[in-house]
Amino acid sequence: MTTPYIEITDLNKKFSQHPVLNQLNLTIQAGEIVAILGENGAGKTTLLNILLGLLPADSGEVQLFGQPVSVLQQSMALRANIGVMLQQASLPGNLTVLEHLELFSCYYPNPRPLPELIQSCGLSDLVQQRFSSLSGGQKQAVLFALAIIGKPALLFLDEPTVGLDVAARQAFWQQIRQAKADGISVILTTHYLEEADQLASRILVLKNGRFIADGSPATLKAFSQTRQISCCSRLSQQLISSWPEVQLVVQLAAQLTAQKDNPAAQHLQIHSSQPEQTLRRLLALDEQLTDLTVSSVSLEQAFLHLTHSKEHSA
Ligand SMILES: Nc1ncnc2c1ncn2[C@@H]1O[C@H](COP(=O)(O)OP(=O)(O)OP(=O)(O)O)[C@@H](O)[C@H]1O
Repeated sequence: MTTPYIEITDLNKKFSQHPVLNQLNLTIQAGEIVAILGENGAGKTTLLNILLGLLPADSGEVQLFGQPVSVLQQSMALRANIGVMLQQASLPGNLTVLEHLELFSCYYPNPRPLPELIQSCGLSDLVQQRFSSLSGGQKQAVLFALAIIGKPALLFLDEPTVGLDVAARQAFWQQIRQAKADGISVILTTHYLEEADQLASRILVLKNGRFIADGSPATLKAFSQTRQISCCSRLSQQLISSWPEVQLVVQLAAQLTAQKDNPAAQHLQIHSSQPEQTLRRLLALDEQLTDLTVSSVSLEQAFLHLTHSKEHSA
C-alpha cells in the first residue's frame, strides 16, 4: 500500500480552553483534490497551520509523506515536496515579480523553469512590475506561482480566491486544474461552495472540531436529503409552506411564468426533505399541475443543511 500524503490521528487543539480541533482523524492519498469547508472560526486555518508545523498540536499525530511534521520541518528535501499559499503572505513590495520568482527558485533543488512558470501562471505582462503595484488578483497569481515553483507533490491553499472577482477567480481555478493535471495533490480551504464543487474530488466539512461530512461533491449534495421540486400550480405558496416536510417555497416572477391555458397557475420552486410526500400532496390537490421537475439541491444548500442541522450542533 502506498504511503498517504497526510495522516492525522486523534488530533486535538484548544485555544484558551476552547477546543478548536477535537479528536480529528484524516487520511489524504496522492492525487486527491480536497476542499475543506466550514463556517468562520471552524478551525480550517488552525488545521492547515498544524499540518505545516507552524502551530503545535495539543495531542495526536500528524504525518506528511509518512513522516512526523517535526521531521519535515528539519528536512529541506521533504519540505520541497510541499507548496503553500497562506491567507496572509506578505512579500517585500519593492521587489519585482521576476525578482521574487528568481529568489524563490533558489530555495528549491529542482525548480520549474521560470519562462514556463511565468507563461502558465499568466504573469508575462507583470514580470517587471513591483509586487506592491499589483492588483489583488495579480498578487494571488504571483503567490500561486511561488507556491508551485518548487514542483511540489502537495499544495496547500488557504482561501486562495478570497476577494477575487468572478473573472480572476475563474482564471485561478484554471491554474488549480492545471496543477491537478500536473499530478499535484491539493488541499484548499474555501468559503466558496461553487469553488469546492468545481475543483474538489473530495469535500470535508469541519464543524465543532470534527469532520461532519466527507465525500465527493455529489455525495455531499445527496447526503442532504432535500430535493428541489419545480412546478406550475394553482396551489398557494402559503398552503405548501405549511406542509411539515417543506423547507422553502419560492414563487417565480408572474410575468415569466404566466400560462395561457392555466392563467391561475404560478411557477413554484419547493425544497422538501421528503420529496415523495410533497409530490403526493401536490398531485392530489392540483390535477392541473404541470411542468414538474425534481432535482438535487445545490452544494450551498447541502452545506447549510449540514452546518445548521441539530444533530451536529452539540
Ligand atoms: N492564535 C490564536 N489564539 C487564540 N485563538 C485562536 C488563534 N488562532 C485561532 N484561534 C481561534 O480558533 C478558532 C478557529 O480559527 P481558524 O482561524 O482556524 O478558523 P477558520 O475556520 O480558518 O476561520 P475563517 O473561515 O474565518 O478563516 C477561532 O475561534 C479563532 O478565534
